[in-house]
Amino acid sequence: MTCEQMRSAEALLIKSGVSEESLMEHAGREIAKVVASFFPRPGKVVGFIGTGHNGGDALVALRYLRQWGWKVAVECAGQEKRLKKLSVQMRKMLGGDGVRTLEQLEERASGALPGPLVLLDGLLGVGASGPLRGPLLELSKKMNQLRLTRGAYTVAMDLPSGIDGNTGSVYHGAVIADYTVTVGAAKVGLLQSSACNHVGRIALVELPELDLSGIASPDVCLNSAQSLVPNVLRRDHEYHKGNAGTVSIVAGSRGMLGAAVLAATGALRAGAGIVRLFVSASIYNQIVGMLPAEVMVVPCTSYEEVYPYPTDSYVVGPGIGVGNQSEQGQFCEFLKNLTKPMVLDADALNRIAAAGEQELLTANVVLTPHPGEMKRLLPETTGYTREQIAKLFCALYPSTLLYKGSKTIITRRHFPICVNATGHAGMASGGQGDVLSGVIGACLARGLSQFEAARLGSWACGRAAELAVSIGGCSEESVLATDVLQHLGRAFEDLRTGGA
Ligand SMILES: NC(=O)C1=CN([C@@H]2O[C@H](COP(=O)(O)OP(=O)(O)OC[C@H]3O[C@@H](n4cnc5c(N)ncnc54)[C@H](O)[C@@H]3O)[C@@H](O)[C@H]2O)[C@@H](O)CC1
Ligand SMILES: [K+]
Repeated sequence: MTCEQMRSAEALLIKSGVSEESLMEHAGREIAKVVASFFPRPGKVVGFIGTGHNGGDALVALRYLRQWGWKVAVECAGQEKRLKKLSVQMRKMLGGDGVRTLEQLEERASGALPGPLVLLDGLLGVGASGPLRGPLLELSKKMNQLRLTRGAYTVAMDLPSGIDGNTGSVYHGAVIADYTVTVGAAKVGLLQSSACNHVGRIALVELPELDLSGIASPDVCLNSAQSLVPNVLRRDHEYHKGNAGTVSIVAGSRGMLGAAVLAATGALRAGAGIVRLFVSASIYNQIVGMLPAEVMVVPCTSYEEVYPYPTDSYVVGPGIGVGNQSEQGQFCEFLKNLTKPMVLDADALNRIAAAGEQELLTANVVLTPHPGEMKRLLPETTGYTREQIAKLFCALYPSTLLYKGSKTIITRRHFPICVNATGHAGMASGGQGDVLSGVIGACLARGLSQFEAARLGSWACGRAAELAVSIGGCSEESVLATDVLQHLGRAFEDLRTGGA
């Protein structure tokens, strides 16, 4: 959605009798809840306030956060009386008592204040035009500086100030947000790869009664928690492991046993009824002791031995190695005979690319390449954006594409480009893709379509990585694929209970 579309939709809502004040109160309160969910331990929060209603959202959020135990401070771009009327009202409701600048807050505190330092970017929202000017530019620079030098986390209201909400262009001095809490619907500029380094994790706050039906469906959308809820409904009481489905995993080789272990555990942790792992007989003795007891392991000397086992989905590729020409040929023959939904990852993609067998990328397949693997499958894309590469891929092949990156894209032919909301830079480590493959395999096994399984897997793994940091004692540096596995349960629960 564009900024203009959002302004028109909001104007219609207000015309229908909903007050602007109640909208702002709702937006600010829900934003505060998102902040509290990302930072469960209250700390210090500073609102950076521009003259428009974007600042109003931040002022409301500050009021709620203070109620929940946060110490709050305000930095206004100019005199407070120059704020829009509704924002002046919200400033008054926040009150003067106990609200200072960050410096005053820290001067008065005896000893260091506990908890995180969070900055709310309420400088500019959908009313922004052009590059940041005057005091807003100075405040934006101050926020970015605090982020760098004080370990502060920045949460953008609606969009990061200095980012064009329609194009994703980044103006000089734009706010670098760790989280962007967007109101009503994700503005299209937030979903462009150009804005990626400024937008961070995107969370959506819906506005009840906002009617977006008249707006043409976008060709890019957010893989949001709200859109995934139908995929994580509670199980029937009579559920049995046949409903949960069987996942068959072909993974691992000498020196890459861990990939198979992570994929199999990912499938288990995402709810598979049965997980069967097929490995080369030569590594069977080594891998058996590394696997959870719930995984059934089948030692094989040829791919044909996989066929007789009944299954609902396949995960093929983690840690199998690229192999020589003859192995690649046998491997591609094997794939040709698989009829169930499947995830192809890692060396499965490299083998297909090496053998030039891209026609194996059928509608049955979810493929999960990172940019390097994608380049091997689709070499002629130098200078293309990620969105262009994804579109070109879908024009050529009918598979569901999960294109890994700091903003993972999920798409397929005739579907929008769906940009995943969750995750962080700590996921740039070995093993994360293996877990993801297993999780998607489990989602396929219980009957989700390829597109929905890829969306759910991507969201859940990203959220689990966030939880590993926010409640699991990890940092971006220390988070491992194993930590993601440990937090998958809470990630699914978050979806079901309306988490960010
Ligand atoms: N309108 C509504 O019903 C709702 C609005 N909400 C919030 O209000 C925001 C929109 O509020 P506004 O329309 O007041 O717009 P902004 O808060 O984006 O502020 C726009 C004002 O900032 C100044 N400005 C624009 N570009 C600038 C630049 N490059 N450098 C310096 N100053 C600049 C101009 O004076 C302009 O009037 C949304 O993004 C959202 O955060 C939410 O509270 C939900 C409800
Ligand atoms: K903002």
